[in-house]
Amino acid sequence: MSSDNGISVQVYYKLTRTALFLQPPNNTTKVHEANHVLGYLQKLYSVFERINLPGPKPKWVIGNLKEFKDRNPLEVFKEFRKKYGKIYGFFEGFRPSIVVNDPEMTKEILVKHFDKFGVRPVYNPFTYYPDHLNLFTTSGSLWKQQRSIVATAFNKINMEKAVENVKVTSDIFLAKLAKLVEYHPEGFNIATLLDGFTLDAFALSAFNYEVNSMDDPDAILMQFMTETLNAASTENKLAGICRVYESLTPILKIFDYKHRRVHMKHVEKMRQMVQLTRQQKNYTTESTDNLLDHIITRTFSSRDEEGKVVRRALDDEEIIAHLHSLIGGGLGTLNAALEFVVHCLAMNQPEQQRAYDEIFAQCGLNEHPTVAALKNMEYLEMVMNEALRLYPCAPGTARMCTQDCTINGVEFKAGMMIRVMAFTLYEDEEYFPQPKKFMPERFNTAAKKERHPYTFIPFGQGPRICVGMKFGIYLIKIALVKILQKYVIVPSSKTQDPLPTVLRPMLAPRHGVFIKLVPRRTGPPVISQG
Ligand code: HEM
Repeated sequence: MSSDNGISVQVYYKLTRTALFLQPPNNTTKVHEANHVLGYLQKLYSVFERINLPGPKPKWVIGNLKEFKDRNPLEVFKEFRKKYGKIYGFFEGFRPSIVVNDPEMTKEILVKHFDKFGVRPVYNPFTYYPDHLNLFTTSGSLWKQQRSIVATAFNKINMEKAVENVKVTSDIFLAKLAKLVEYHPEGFNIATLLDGFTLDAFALSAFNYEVNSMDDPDAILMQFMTETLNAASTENKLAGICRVYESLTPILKIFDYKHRRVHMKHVEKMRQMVQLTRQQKNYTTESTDNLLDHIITRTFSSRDEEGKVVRRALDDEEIIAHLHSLIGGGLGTLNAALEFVVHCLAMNQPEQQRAYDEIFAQCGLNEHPTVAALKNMEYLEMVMNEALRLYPCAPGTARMCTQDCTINGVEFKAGMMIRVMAFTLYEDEEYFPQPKKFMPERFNTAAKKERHPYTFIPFGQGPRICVGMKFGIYLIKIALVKILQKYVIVPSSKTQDPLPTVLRPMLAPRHGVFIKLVPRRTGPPVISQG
């Protein structure tokens, strides 16, 4: 992992510690140590000049952090894109990062050269047991084994049953919605209810985990979601410092006590759930339906203490780690995506009418959708994609470079972080003309064929693409079907457009989603043109 520019992962990690006086000098004299550090810093901060990449001039130790001070990071990246082009370099403290705003290079990084870019950097520095086993952040053979178990479980899941299981949660959701409409006919913030619905529906259909956060806002999983998103938010200054100066994490973690406490409670709750499921279910006679069943019963090859290859199932702690990472993947993404779609539908009535026509054709005004019906709702998916283009809940993804290489003329050095800034492509006239306009037609088959496939990657791409994508899309569609079967979504006097957003680090509505719901009159829908 070394590089001739002296910026291997270990080197700049050590450098961070030395420069922050966290590592006492060993045998060297102080003068020698100081010269050594100065030499490193000089080399480090001139790396982009040496490899001929444009970018903002960094300051020693802080890099380009000043440019981000009190700013929305996405706005800064947009400005950088305009100034420095599609591929440029900048510094996050001591860490050199290459930013990619180019579909072809995105493909090279995420897919073709996965062997050199298979590691995802830490996105939330405040981690606790069993976060070290989180699919999101593991790498190498551990990640490969985990990914295979989870991906297989997703493929084997009885989707019909999972979708059917959402019915109970949907009925509670609709009852709550009806009350909100009755008490607030002029409009309300729907975000809290959507947070609760996505959480409850996801946990119940995937793991048979009854959360009931729509009835109990203090449910542990809801508390866990709130605290995790706050801890990972780009507005959390302590987390921000730790992301840039990793060596400070053990000290600053002390202040993350609220998140830590809820995290522990959440892990304990999952432990109880796994143990109870094992006790209650006889896997030799009963069918394996949901994700948890498949994860519990899956066997794989592994080495025992004597080094012999044996086939074994996961133990309880490994299962908890899997549930934990899957829950982590769905939290903050599912609800934010759904909330963005609801806002876009409120602001775009003709498109909403067309989505409703499609829903009515597939499952009328009352039926719970089947998997086949959800699959057939192609326009609804186009609407979802267009909402995620305008409000990308995952604005990009990131990888660490683990091996020096040159790709399409750009030199990548081991230890550099690569930030794939997909969202800048979403507002690029070259790929999406009139980018500010809501036009689901951009995602019909013909239009998609004309674009580079890596111009729109809301779920990432390559071997580390979102493992819950299909499941997530179904859940979002079900929620939209339920709302549109009963109501027309319109803006309320409090609706703000564009919707103010916040990065946690996924993009989410900052103050919720204010809308008004008008009950639909029963009867056939107005058939829209076009
Ligand atoms: C609309 C909802 C969702 C969005 C927009 C979304 C987006 C993403 C993105 C952008 C990534 C990173 C991909 C990459 O780096 O190339 C990712 C990874 C991941 N997502 Fe999702 N996600 C969603 C829902 C879910 C759900 C429901 C689950 C769990 C059931 C989930 C579990 C995961 C996991 C475990 C990873 C890490 C995969 C790996 O590194 O192997 N996501 N997701």
